[in-house]
Amino acid sequence: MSKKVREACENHGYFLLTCDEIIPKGLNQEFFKRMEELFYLPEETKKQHKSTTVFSSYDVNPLFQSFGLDEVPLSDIAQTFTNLMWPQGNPSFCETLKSMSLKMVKLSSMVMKMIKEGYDLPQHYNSEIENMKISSNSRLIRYKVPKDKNNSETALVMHTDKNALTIFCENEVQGLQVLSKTCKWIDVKLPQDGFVVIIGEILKAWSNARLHAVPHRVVMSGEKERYTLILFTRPKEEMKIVVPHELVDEKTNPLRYRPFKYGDYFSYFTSNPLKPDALEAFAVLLKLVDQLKYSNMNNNHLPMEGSSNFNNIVSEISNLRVSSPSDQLWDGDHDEAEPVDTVGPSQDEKTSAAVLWYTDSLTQKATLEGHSSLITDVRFSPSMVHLATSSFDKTIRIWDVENPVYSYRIFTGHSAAAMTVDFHPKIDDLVCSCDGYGEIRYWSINNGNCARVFGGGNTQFLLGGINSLHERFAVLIETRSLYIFSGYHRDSEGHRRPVYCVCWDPSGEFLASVSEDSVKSLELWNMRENKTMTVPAHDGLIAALAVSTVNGLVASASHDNCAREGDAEEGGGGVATVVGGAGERVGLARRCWSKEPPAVVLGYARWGDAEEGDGSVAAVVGGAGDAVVWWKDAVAIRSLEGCGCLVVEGE
Ligand SMILES: O=C(O)CCC(=O)C(=O)O
Ligand SMILES: [Fe+2]
Repeated sequence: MSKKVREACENHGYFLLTCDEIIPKGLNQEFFKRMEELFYLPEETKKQHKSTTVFSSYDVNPLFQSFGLDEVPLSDIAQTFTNLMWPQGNPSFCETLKSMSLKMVKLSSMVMKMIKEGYDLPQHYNSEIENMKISSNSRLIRYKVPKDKNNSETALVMHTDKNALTIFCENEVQGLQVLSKTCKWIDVKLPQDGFVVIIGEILKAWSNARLHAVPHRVVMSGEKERYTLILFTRPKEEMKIVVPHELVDEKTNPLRYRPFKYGDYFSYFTSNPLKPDALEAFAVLLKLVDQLKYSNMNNNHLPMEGSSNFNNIVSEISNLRVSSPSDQLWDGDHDEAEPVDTVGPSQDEKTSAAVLWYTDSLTQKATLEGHSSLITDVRFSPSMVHLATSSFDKTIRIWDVENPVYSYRIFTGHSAAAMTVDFHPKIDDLVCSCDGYGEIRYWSINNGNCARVFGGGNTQFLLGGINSLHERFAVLIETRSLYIFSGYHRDSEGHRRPVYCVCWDPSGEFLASVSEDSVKSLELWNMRENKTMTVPAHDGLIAALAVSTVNGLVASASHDNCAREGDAEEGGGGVATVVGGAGERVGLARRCWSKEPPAVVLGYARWGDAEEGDGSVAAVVGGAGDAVVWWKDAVAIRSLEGCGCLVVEGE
């Protein structure tokens, strides 16, 4: 049986379960009757259930409402909650909620043990397995009937669960869909009195990605409301998730997740909406941190003080103030530019800054301060008059290159971290940006507003091999005007990997991309013929790409410490230039091209075009915010310390 559970969790990431011994027949449906009573209470009563902790309040969405409750099985929360909802009392609600939760905890214990047994792991892992599910969050959800009864409606968008193991049941109305490894949506039909068990990202990480955290969503159709009771089991925040060495194999399954604290991952995904692949992005950060530690041992100039605390290290890497969602500066409801930001950050407030440099003297011209979190991208406008920055703080800021003391436009409206920004290649007024949910916004600088919104739930099928189903990260392309999107590669087994970097050739006909598993090769898409080819280029993981507007060459930077240039027109065949030494680190992409030479591309590992157009200058921002500038055949001429993001301007 344990082997079967393991197989199901590895191959599908979920399975169905009935267990009359633990949950007697009829108890689920009994509970859903009580749950209906709860949701039919007046809104003002339900709204009283609020909390400062995430996932622990009454939430109202257009297509569903939900209650989040922490630690129901272990505490008197069920009683306190019942008293709040029904001051006159409702013992049967309270009892069924508590007993259902306890039984679901029991079921998840059983499943976790079976998973451990399925891997034949020694006894001493028992307590670790137990600790991974020691805490819980219960969610009670009511999904509305779709407006148009003849059409189905996605009520809960695709996601993976961020906890260890999820277990839930539904009333008789079906709605759950899981994404198979072959990229098909499958309707999950729960048996009566049955449960569905879903692998969360913590178990995926613990198992070194042997267990599959299956993407899933809820699609509503028909004329009946759907109710679900969900138990998310998870570790305590301080628990360290360490892959058992038995599950690591240097050849077939090398270590993918370095040890991390669950609490660090929890704050990462709640403050950084790189969903649905937060875990993979987090794993990259963990690697980066390790590399920094390693470099620090060998190299004194990195600004590290031997800290082993993850948050400290991340702060140092990205030069950012770690802030909770509530103390950030934007108002996510606005679609408009805010008034000019005349008040700079206070002295003790360490913000993320972009630095404007003179390339000849490598002295700083100005520091662009204002974002309250990590800057993800920076660009010059085509006429070089403006700069745009995007940030994890969800805003886009526009700066005047001549007078960049403060940003004169702050665009708010993204509901997730703004990942990248770009100007229209011909129109200075038009800026577009893309956020962690794949939503693209166009902004007019003159009008100070958001001109158009795309994506964030839309699906567009483009470029053959790229998926049509991945709703939030579908590739969205506006030919000729927009070079921004986030996407996924699909490997031969149909997995998807987040794309680190894409770049276009200046004609807009070729697009090169590298993803998390672009080891040695990059993908080149021929837009006109809708064809893709894999171009071998490196000996290691490719970290970044950039295109030169001057000569049309695409440059790639890799962990093999080389940057190379290939000719897009010829299918990337010939490597024109090889620059050594760059590209040791990978991180969040940051890039900036100035229109005229000297053009510079930035990132943790990026290579750029050329002073005087001869293809010989690259600048690389180190993981700790240092920039190393490579000049003429990779001679490092200067290290620029302490910049969170860097912009080089031609003089
Ligand atoms: O209600 C459901 O069927 C699924 C809910 C879910 O996936 C979640 O809340 O994470
Ligand atoms: Fe879920």
